Parts: sequence; C-alpha cells; structure tokens
Amino acid sequence: MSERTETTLYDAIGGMDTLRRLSDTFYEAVLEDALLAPVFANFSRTHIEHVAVWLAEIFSGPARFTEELGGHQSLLRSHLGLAITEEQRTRWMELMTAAVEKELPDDELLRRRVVEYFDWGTKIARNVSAEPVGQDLGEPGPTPRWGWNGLQ
Ligand code: HEM
Repeated sequence: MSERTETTLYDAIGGMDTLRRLSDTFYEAVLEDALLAPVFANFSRTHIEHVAVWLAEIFSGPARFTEELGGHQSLLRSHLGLAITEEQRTRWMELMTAAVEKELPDDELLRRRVVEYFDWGTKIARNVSAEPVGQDLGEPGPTPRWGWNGLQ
C-alpha cells in the first residue's frame, strides 16, 4: 500500500475547514440557480454545516453525523418527498463539481474520488426523494465510508 492510501480522504481533503468551504461555495451557487433554488425553499445556514459534518464522516473523518445528527437514517429521511428529477440531480452534480475544482487540493485522484462519491450519493438521494414524507425506510445500516477505492 502506498503512503498516500494510508491517509484518509478526509485528511487529504484538508479536514473540516475545506469541507465547510466546499459546502458554502456549493450552496451559494445552488441558491442562485433557477432549477435548484426552489428545491431548497426551506434552506438555512445550518444546512451548510450539516452537509460538511456528513461529508467528514463519509470520508473517514469524525463520525459526528452519526453521534449528533441522527446518522444514515436521518440523512435519507431529509430527502423524502423532494421528488428530485434527473435534470436537478445533473445540475446538482455540475455545481458540486465546480465547487470541488475551486475548493479541494489540486490532486486529480482525490477530486475524482470525491466527485464519484457525489455521483453515487445523488442517485440514492434522487431514489429516496421519490418516496413520500414519513415513509418507513427500515434500518439502512451505518453511514457508508468512501475511500481511495470508492465504497468501502
Ligand atoms: C451526495 C449527495 C447529497 C448529500 C451528501 C446530501 C446531504 C444532505 C444533508 C446532510 C441534508 C440534511 C441537512 C440538515 O440537516 O440541515 C440534506 C437535506 C436536503 N437535501 Fe441533500 N444531499 C445530497 C443530494 C441532494 C440532491 C441531489 C438534492 C436535490 C437536487 C438534495 C436536496 C436536499 C434538500 C432540499 C434538503 C432539505 C434541506 C432543508 O434542510 O430544508 N440533496 N442533504
């Protein structure tokens, strides 16, 4: 194993500071986007922080989303009833890819793995969003981890 893959994606990204900047830059663009802004009608600043906390855990940083914010089940439930279209998912990916290019270290493999996570995760969000608010999702299992080789 190379030295590099012994580092978590979280550390390679630059930890919470970079994830907060990523989330902030992304939502600034989302709220100016005619296709996505209406989906985020109930947006608040805490959303930016919660997304950064989720991403920290996904990329093997501190597990605070599980410990403090309801974990995987709660993340999935946040998307119930949103009826996200494929067009909206694609726009979300475009804006997030631009935010990754602006905020993450200039490391091609790191950026590629992070964008691959978002591609995977947005498909799950879109699928869950087709279910009505209050839908019983069962026990989805622990928060996933995404590393140098993708889903762990
Ligand atoms: C990997 C992909 C995604 C991640 C990691 C993610 C993450 C999150 C998190 C952590 C929350 C809870 C925020 C909170 O507690 O305040 C949330 C809520 C939400 N997400 Fe996502 N999301 C993803 C994909 C999407 C997509 C594709 C859309 C729509 C195009 C979307 C729309 C929303 C909306 C509307 C909420 C509720 C916002 C509110 O608090 O009013 N998400 N998401």
